[in-house]
Amino acid sequence: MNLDQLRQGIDDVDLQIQRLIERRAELAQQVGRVKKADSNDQPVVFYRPDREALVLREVIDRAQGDLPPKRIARIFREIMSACLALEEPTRIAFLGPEGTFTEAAAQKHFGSAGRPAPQTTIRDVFREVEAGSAHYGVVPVENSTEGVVSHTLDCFINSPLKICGEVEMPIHHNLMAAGAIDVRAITQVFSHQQSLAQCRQWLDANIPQATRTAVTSNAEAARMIAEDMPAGEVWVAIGGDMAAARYDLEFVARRIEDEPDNSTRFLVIGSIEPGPTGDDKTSIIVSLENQPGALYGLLEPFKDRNIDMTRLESRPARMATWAYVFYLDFNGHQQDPEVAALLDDLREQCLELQILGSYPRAVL
Ligand SMILES: O=C(O)C(=O)C[C@]1(C(=O)O)C=C[C@@H](O)C=C1
Repeated sequence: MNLDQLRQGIDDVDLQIQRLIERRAELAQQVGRVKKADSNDQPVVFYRPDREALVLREVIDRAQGDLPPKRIARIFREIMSACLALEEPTRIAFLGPEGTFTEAAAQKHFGSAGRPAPQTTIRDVFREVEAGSAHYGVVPVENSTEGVVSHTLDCFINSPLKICGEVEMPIHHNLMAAGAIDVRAITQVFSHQQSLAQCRQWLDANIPQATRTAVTSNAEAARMIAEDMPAGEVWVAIGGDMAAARYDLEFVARRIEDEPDNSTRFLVIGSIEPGPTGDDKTSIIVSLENQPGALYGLLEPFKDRNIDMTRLESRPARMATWAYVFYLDFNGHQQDPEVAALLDDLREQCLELQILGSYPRAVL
């Protein structure tokens, strides 16, 4: 076939794809109407992370041809995002400002049809969702190099919100400047404290002369470079691609993180509790008495029931009675019989047990 014929073939396929997407959108709108009709005057839950995870896993499972399965799944991610927006425009609070990795995580999880609502602090993200001003929130929880974001875990204690999803993001840092610069002339480097830590060795080796200053976010660092740099100074920022694009900065060096597999895990928070999908995680916070064998008693039921713990984090106790507070992630959904039995075992071992949520394992 020649070029014109091949392009005619593409036009024909595009027409079919478009009509099918439009048909899918109509069906989603009908789903939205059924949800409203079935709601018995309760708030209608349009967003269904469990169903979305199943749809995306199905796409990945049946992928064939040369397109990587996750790439097709991302296209479907966008289609579902547009469909959900027809049912209800969804407002998503995230740790801002615009251009942070958290915004990129929110977009990866909800697609681009979600309405972003940047917040100044992690606590503000919780508040915004608790108050109902945003439907869902996205907050960082752990980084593979720097460990846990303890502030996020602390926000869950005393919050009625649940975890309803997780997002895994590979994190690549760039050194960014407001134009072409001489690396030897750099005087200051700005970024979020975690990003400075994740690039420590690179900074030591390449710009040891530059003063490192931690600011509230990578995006704020990028903004300072673009807008606040005084004459005679050469400032640079560390941040992701979104921050560079947002403030129109140039890359001085790319991928400067010390660990090439640097990644961050984010949590999606909201008031809903997704049903089981067959591949879920559960997160809990427990407090233990300060007595010998308490931690062993917490771990034993996991071994007995053969349930994989994926994270165990200890937090300083806030109240005298809470001698130890632990944050745990493990495989399975609280409605799975084995997990329900595990939770019963744990309740006997702990002073308090708070279920933060069961949610589908990240797909993309
Ligand atoms: O199945 C539903 O409940 C829908 O609303 C449809 C749909 C989709 O487009 O597939 C859209 C939004 C939901 O978050 C999940 C799935």
